Amino acid sequence: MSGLRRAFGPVTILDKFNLEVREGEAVALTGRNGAGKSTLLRCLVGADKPDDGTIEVNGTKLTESAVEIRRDMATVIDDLDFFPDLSVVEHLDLLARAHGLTDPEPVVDEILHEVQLIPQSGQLPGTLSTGQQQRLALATAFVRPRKLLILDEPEARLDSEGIRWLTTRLRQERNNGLAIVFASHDLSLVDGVATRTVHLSVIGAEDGHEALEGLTQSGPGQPTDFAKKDLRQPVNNQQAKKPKPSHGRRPKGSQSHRRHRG
Ligand SMILES: Nc1ncnc2c1ncn2[C@@H]1O[C@H](COP(=O)(O)OP(=O)(O)OP(=O)(O)O)[C@@H](O)[C@H]1O
Repeated sequence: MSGLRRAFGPVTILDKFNLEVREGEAVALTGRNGAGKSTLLRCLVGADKPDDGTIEVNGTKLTESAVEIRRDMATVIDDLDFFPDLSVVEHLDLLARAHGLTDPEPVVDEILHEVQLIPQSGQLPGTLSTGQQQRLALATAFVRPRKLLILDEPEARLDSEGIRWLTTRLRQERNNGLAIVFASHDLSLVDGVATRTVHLSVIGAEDGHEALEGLTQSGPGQPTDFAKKDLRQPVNNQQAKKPKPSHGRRPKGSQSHRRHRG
């Protein structure tokens, strides 16, 4: 990401932001609520368009139609959103097949076991608990081929055992050569996974918090990333933030404990 700028009306969230992530690196984005972490990640996955700057993945410029980028990039960033009529196992099967796995069953079964959703594999997503929905969302990233993992607060809604699992899993992914960019408020996850931490901060905030600019890094010999934000201006409500999904929220009660696959 180079020279990235994103503003909402008069409010500049990111300015002159540079970040380079290599294979085997895990970059944690930290910072207070509203610092711009999700905005950055949404730009990175193409869900939002920066006002200025460029984003390249493996030398290919990011555009909505960049198939080769979407093929390599596994993401869990927005509010959970699933097909309401597909069971847990059908979701994972479908995703794996859509990404070219000809025999997804062993991979899907393994990840179902890992995220402890075997008993729920025949249920519809809307009947899962919120933590189980998060486990399903994370599983969707791990059943498909990937070179880059983009995760926004992947620890959200997980119990402490789930966070420990996630920490181990992401560390493995990193050690397997993946590049990871994730936003998190969980220090144990950041400490356990990140090779580098980019702290996004708000310049001149009026709420008395310490005003920081730019970057706090962990990990030796890393290039300097820089984020500059100014939120002293009036709030802009013109654009709705992260619209809620219109589906995938079935009331509980229609659950089946039978796996849909034979
Ligand atoms: N579509 C939008 N329209 C107007 N303002 C927006 C929009 N999207 C984000 N913002 C604003 O941009 C700022 C950064 O939001 P963002 O969601 O990126 O923060 P964050 O660091 O991810 O916060 P959190 O830790 O709470 O998840 C916030 O002040 C938010 O209100």
